[in-house]
Amino acid sequence: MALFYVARYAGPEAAGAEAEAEADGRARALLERLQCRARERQRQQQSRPQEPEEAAQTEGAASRRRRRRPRRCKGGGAPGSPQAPRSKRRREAGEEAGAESSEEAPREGSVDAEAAGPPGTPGEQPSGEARGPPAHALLLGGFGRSRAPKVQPFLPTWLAQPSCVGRNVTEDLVPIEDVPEVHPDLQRKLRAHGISSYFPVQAAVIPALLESAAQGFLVARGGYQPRDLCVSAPTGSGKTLAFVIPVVQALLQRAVCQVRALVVLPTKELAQQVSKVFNVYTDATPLRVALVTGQKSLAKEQEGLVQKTVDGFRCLADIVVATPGRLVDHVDQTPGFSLQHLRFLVIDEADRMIDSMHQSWLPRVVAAAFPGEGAKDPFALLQRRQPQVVTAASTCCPQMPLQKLLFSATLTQNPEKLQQLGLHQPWLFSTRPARGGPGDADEDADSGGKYTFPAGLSHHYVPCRLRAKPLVVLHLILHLGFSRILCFTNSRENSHRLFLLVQAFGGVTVAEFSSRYGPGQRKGILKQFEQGKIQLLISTDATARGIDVQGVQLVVNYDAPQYLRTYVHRVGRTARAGNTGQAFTLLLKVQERRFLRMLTEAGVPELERHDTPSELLQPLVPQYEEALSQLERAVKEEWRQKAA
Ligand SMILES: Nc1ncnc2c1ncn2[C@@H]1O[C@H](COP(=O)(O)OP(=O)(O)OP(=O)(O)O)[C@@H](O)[C@H]1O
Repeated sequence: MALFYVARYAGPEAAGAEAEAEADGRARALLERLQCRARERQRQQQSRPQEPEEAAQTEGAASRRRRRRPRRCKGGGAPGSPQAPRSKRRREAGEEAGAESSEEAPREGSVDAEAAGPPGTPGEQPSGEARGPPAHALLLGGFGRSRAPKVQPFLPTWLAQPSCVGRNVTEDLVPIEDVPEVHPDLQRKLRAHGISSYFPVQAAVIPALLESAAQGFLVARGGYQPRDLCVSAPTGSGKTLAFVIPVVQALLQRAVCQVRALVVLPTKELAQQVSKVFNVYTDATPLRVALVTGQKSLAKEQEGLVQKTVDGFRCLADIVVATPGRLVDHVDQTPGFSLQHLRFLVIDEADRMIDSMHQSWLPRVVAAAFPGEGAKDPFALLQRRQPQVVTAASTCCPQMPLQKLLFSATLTQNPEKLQQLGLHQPWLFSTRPARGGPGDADEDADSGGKYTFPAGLSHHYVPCRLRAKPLVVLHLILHLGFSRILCFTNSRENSHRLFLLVQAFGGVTVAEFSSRYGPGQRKGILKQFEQGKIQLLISTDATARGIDVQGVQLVVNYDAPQYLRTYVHRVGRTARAGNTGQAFTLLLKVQERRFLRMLTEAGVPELERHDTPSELLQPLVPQYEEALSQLERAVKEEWRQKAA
């Protein structure tokens, strides 16, 4: 029963419309099942006269139940209480289930009436009779059809009031020379790669990180551990360089090669991309970068990480870029692979990495970084301890901290999720403005939405029927005439079929990207797309996050994304680094309302409707029908080969 509404912050992700609809549907199904069962039982009892013995047994069981059950309400009459007549209890069972959905109107005799009922003796009133509230009773109401109030997140101050970062990468630029903390060699490298100014997120994060690493590999003066950093900035806003530059600079002063920076990313392709950036900025320095993703055999990767010597092992990598699964393999199986000198743990695409926490890769990494803490000699010269309260004793020995750095375009605001990372005095940099403080009344109104999008990105949607989707995509591609287009579907099967169809239609150089292909093939496909040899890449969400291909002008969502975060990352493959780009989403009639609401909540500034009248599609139809029959033949042939 919904006498009390327990407000619990389930996180911004859970507040989505899909969660609402799902919960509603589940509650309805449950209610129907309960009502059906109750009717069935009633029918059985009516048709079967009770034997006196059986009746006594039932009564005995009922009285036992009564004795066991704690008395909930003085005077009885509470819904579901043993004192209430049996038929009434059955009715209430259904009502309670209905009330779970909290947005349903109370039915007759439901919680409103029960709550208003007089605290009289049980069974005083016939079950079907309506009871009016006595004049002295306090009537608890407001459980009508009104929606449950939106639970406002109660955020810790560091989440509610972040350090603000400019969101426009074309306007809030900071010239390289205005950040003198960056090493001159690195400044030269930046210029050599065409970078003359820092993007806002870089201008904010680089100095902060360099300052926290100013004491070398030991903790800052006074024994204070550096704060962990969380960075939330739009796609394509240069988050990679925001950690690459300070990490490389901090490690430049190292004397002995040890794994001091570990970057963890969700996919092989992303890890490869980030290791490339590290290679650029560590080039001509003694620092070594190792890529650990499972693309090579374990033994081959081990050769790049450690070398056996006469007196043990020698580390061969200062910076390790890894996917979580393979990283754990090396922690477990590579002799001599040590994280005891780890200074920086970078978690890129942090919200996605939090989702993969069930693999418990983080506790394994932390355990490897702080081995045998309890058994350590308290007077050892250099200590490694997890952050703790600063005392005179804890500051007497130099400490080597482990600083966590989180980056994402859709960093979660859910403190429960972030808690899993064990952050130490976290410091958030965000393009979302600070809120009025914990419990701010109008969360989305002042910030414009959940996420920020690149300024140069324009959003469109195309209403269409299911059958017409491929034709509409072909029309868009041919009509808009862009030379680099990324098209997303929701499954690899859809990607494959659309690829075969577009290929059969002709006129476009097309490729597909999904788990149908091995890592080597996928790498080749991305390279061709980057080189402009492929005009249209049809992909699953494997390329939705982080992938940085220059010059993508158009993103098409052939299948509408189910989640807001997916949309943010997919469309973020265009309009990167201050460029412009367009995103088109094909929507079926049934998807329109929910999708538009989702984007409004997301803070999409303007969403343009783009109609494709049949006169525009008509000229493509003969060629399209020919392509369809070719697709049919190709699919049959594939089935035949699979069956053979
Ligand atoms: N200061 C800069 N000036 C010009 N270009 C830059 C600058 N910083 C980064 N870039 C370029 O911007 C592009 C996007 O950068 P990056 O991949 O780091 O974005 P991101 O914020 O990590 O995006 P995502 O959230 O999608 O992963 C890259 O091609 C990068 O080379």
